[in-house]
Formats: sequence, C-alpha cells, structure tokens
Amino acid sequence: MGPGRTTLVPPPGAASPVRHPEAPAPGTLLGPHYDQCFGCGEGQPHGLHLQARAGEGVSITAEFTVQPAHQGAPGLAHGGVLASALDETLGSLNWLLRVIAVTGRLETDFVRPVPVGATLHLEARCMGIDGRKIYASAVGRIDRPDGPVAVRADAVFIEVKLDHFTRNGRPEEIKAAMADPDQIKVARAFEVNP
Ligand SMILES: CCCCCCCCCCCCCCCC(=O)SCCNC(=O)CCNC(=O)[C@H](O)C(C)(C)COP(=O)(O)OP(=O)(O)OC[C@H]1O[C@@H](n2cnc3c(N)ncnc32)[C@H](O)[C@@H]1OP(=O)(O)O
Repeated sequence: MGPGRTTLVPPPGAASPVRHPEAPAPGTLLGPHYDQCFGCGEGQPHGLHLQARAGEGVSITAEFTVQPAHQGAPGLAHGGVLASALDETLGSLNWLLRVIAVTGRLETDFVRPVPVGATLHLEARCMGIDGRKIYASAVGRIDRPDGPVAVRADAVFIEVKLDHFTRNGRPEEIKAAMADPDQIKVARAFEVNP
C-alpha cells in the first residue's frame, strides 16, 4: 500500500513493540535529542522546549507550555504547533525502541482550543510494528495528566538508515552535529544506538 493510502492502524499480524533493554528507566527525562530541534531543543528561542519522559513499555509522557510565540488565533495555540508537539512526543518513542525513524504520516484531531499559558500533558504509545512501519498514537490533555483532552493523533513512522539525515540535511548543520565531542549527544541527535 503506498503513502496516502496507508492505514494508521497496525495491520493484523503486526509485531508488538519491544522496549530496548537499554532504554532509559520509566520516569527518566529524555532531554533534548538535538539542541536546534524545534520540538525539544534548548537552542531554539521560540521552540516548544517539550520535555519528554520514558514511560512503561514503549510509551512516553511529555509536557509543553504554550508561549505567546505559539499563537494562531489571539490567545490560542496554533494547530500546527500542537501537531508539532504530538509529532515530537510520538518521535521520542523511537528512542525507546532504538530505531531511527521519521514521521511518514500524522493525523491530528483538534478536540478543544488550547490557550496560551496552558500546559499540554501528552502521552504517546507504540501500537505495533510492521516491517519498517512503526504505528503510534498520542493524546494531549490540558493542564493535568488527567485533564480534558485537547488533541489526539495517530501516526506511522518509517524506519530509515542514518544516511537519510547525512544525505539530505544541509551540510553545515550535519558537520556541526557530527563534530560534537559528546558522542552520546551525536548519537541522540540522530536517534541512534550509541
Ligand atoms: C543535524 C540534524 C540532526 C537531526 C536528526 C534528527 C533525527 C531524529 C528524528 C527524530 C526527531 C523527532 C521529530 C519528530 C519526527 C519528525 O518530524 S521527522 C521529519 C518529518 N518527516 C520526514 O521528513 C520524512 C520525509 N519522507 C521521506 O523521507 C520518505 O518518504 C520516507 C518516509 C523515508 C519513506 O521513503 P522510502 O524509504 O523510500 O519508503 P518506501 O520504501 O517507499 O516505503 C517503505 C514502507 O513505508 C510506507 N510508507 C512510506 N511513506 C509513507 C507515508 N508517508 N505514510 C505512510 N506509509 C508510508 C510504504 O507504504 C512502505 O510500506 P510497505 O510497502 O513496506 O508495507
């Protein structure tokens, strides 16, 4: 089935996700995977500064506080920003699997408006794996882990090789990321098993 027609539900026979034996313990803050990442990087002044934690199994919890720079309508978060927060949280699941993957498809339901100043509490879970396709779902709630649901998403990530980044990324940033003396950071920038 080609892109665009791929279902967001794992097909019958999809494998259950397996947490990598060296995945960080549940409750561990993952920290930014790349300091220039719009979702989690500390070097992006208007980024989301989303903070993700490992959950049980192949699951992630994350928090992100909506800033004035994230508005669409006055006083409300932009939908694309909320989709970014979902994408970042879902993408963090791959770190628990220790698989390099990129978002192929992301479908978002916007259920409630999210005001500036609100903290979105996100939870993502891997639902199944079929070859290179990783199926995952996420929900975002307002101000509390059990607050009202504001957004939901279903996604398919596609496993790629490291050269997906080195071939396609702008050379300046690739060189700078590879030159970092902290090799754990380099590995995390590319979401690779060190
Ligand atoms: C210095 C910098 C460092 C930074 C390093 C950061 C690295 C750490 C990243 C983590 C960061 C987190 C942040 C959030 C994650 C992003 O936001 S990732 C960015 C957004 N995503 C992208 O840019 C992806 C762009 N798309 C592509 O590059 C290519 O289309 C893909 C996805 C690699 C697929 O191409 P391909 O490898 O040629 O795939 P192909 O062989 O045709 O298909 C393989 C299978 O996948 C399925 N498939 C392919 N495309 C799709 C699709 N769009 N939808 C559904 N199914 C699909 C196919 O149907 C096929 O299924 P089967 O036939 O096997 O059942």
